[in-house]
Amino acid sequence: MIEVRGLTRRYGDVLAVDDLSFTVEPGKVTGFLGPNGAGKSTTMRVVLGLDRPTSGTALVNGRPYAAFAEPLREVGALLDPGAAHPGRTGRAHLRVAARSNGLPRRRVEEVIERVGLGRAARRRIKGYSLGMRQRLGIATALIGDPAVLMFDEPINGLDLDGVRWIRGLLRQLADEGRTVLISSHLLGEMEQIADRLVVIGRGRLIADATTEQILSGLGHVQVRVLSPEPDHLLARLREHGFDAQRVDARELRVDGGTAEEVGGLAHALNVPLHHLSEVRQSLEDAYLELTNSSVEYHGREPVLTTEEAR
Ligand SMILES: Nc1ncnc2c1ncn2[C@@H]1O[C@H](COP(=O)(O)OP(=O)(O)OP(=O)(O)O)[C@@H](O)[C@H]1O
Repeated sequence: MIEVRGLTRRYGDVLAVDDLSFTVEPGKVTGFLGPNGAGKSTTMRVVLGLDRPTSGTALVNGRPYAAFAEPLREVGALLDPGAAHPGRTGRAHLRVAARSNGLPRRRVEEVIERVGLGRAARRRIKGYSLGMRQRLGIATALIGDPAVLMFDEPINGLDLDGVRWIRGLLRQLADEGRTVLISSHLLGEMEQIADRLVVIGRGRLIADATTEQILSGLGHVQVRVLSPEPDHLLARLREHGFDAQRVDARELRVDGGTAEEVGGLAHALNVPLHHLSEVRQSLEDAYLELTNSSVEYHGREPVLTTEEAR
């Protein structure tokens, strides 16, 4: 389990993380979602003891990271896949990690097998593709068989096969009862992988709930209407309290109503319609709107909280 409580990290004038609290539970894949610069990496670095909080705490299995004598047995992390020594082979890199954490050598072969590094383990890391580097980084994270895993943008730059592979692996790791936290700035990626989402913007919590709850709460329905008399219809819709906008010569978009209501009004007014449908705002657009306007949430309760989600 990972528990972040009232975490704040300031760099000079930049408030990278602002009074952030959330819990990552075992047995699930939790997506840590937010646009670039939202504070995800900073939060992960603090959890891993690589950065110090200005205030607040971050605990792994109830203890600060610094309290672990052999941390790779407690928490495995992929932060920067480029961090491995380029002149070493993948296997040598894993042997160093195993030795420095008092782990048996057989773990090296087990994780090479698990991440499908195969024959590439014999090659020098400088010749690795990004996908291979990601696999090696994940193998390093898994070497101590830790109960907690944190991967920063693990999907970045992977091809479709790589994405499918990561998705399957994360699911297995969660099914084994591990705590799995993965960060991303793309909702579309997380939608298919994460059971829960912790969404942040400008260092603050925006939402913390199941992926399903967040997706169903995002993106509102609009009514699309085409009519040869758009101005007349627009004026009447507004008179009846609908939030209607003209989109082009014949098209209107209406918020705050159903197709049935808009169609009924047009019929009562005798305004001809050439098209009538309900369209949902794209989730990615809704997510961007939510996170970009997150400054508006300062000082307020997050949209969804863990309590509501339960
Ligand atoms: N060492 C540092 N010194 C100064 N500012 C920093 C430092 N690290 C992060 N920041 C700033 O803190 C804010 C949060 O950055 P962070 O990297 O945590 O965001 P992120 O959500 O991980 O973004 P990305 O998806 O781009 O990695 C940004 O404004 C960033 O410029």
